[in-house]
Amino acid sequence: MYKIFDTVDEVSRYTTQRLLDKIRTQPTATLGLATGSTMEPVYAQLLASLHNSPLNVSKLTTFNLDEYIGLSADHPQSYNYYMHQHLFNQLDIPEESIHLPDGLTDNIDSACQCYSNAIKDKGGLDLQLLGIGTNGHIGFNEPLTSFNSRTHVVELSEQTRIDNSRFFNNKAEMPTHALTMGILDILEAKEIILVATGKHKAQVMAQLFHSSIDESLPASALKKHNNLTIVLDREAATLLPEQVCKNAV
Ligand SMILES: O=P(O)(O)OC[C@H]1O[C@](O)(CO)[C@@H](O)[C@@H]1O
Repeated sequence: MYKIFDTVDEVSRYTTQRLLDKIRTQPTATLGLATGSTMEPVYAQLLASLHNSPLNVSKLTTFNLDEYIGLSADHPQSYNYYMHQHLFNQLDIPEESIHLPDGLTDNIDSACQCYSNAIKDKGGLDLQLLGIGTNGHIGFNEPLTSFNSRTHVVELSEQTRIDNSRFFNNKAEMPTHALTMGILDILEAKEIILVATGKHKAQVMAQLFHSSIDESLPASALKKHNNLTIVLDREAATLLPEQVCKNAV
């Protein structure tokens, strides 16, 4: 299902509403969370809504999608730091219920296995929030990642390094590798919300719409899912067929 809104603000309000509905109806839910600039207004809106109408979030569990290898949790560009800055520092979720891959682990294989197993032990993800890379990555699952993948190490693609180097002083400072939840971990979520905003996402959203289910476009795996909502602003939806846009308001 597509939901298309005029502005980023409306996208964030809708996405927040979905998150609040989940928390309200299932206070012990396990949430899969994403980072990136797309999620910043979503988390800001979520905090504002919870400030105005508090809900008990203390029984939630969260798993983040990914983390750069080599960055410590207190590195300003680590996703651990991002999540605490944009969300967790202002939410009453116990630290032990918050999970992110550890970018400094010295036993990567076992850390990856433990991460996917920890998600399974919680009964799977009740709701997974996703952004999308301009190359179609979800989490950091780059093109040609197996759709059967569990949490694993990835070498970041040239496109992702170009896209995300804006967060670093220069491209050389940006890590070359990351840990990411696998595509199968994501697909096992009971509900998935993919959010994309801005003109720079229009091309990949059109590709996703027209693509068959193919590992060259990681996000196309989502077409196998039976509870997927794609939430876009007008700019990200520019290249979609008019009929899709008409039906998505
Ligand atoms: O929202 P952005 O910054 O465009 O990033 C898109 C996606 O790619 C990532 O950078 C990698 O997972 C995510 O943080 C994000 O969901």
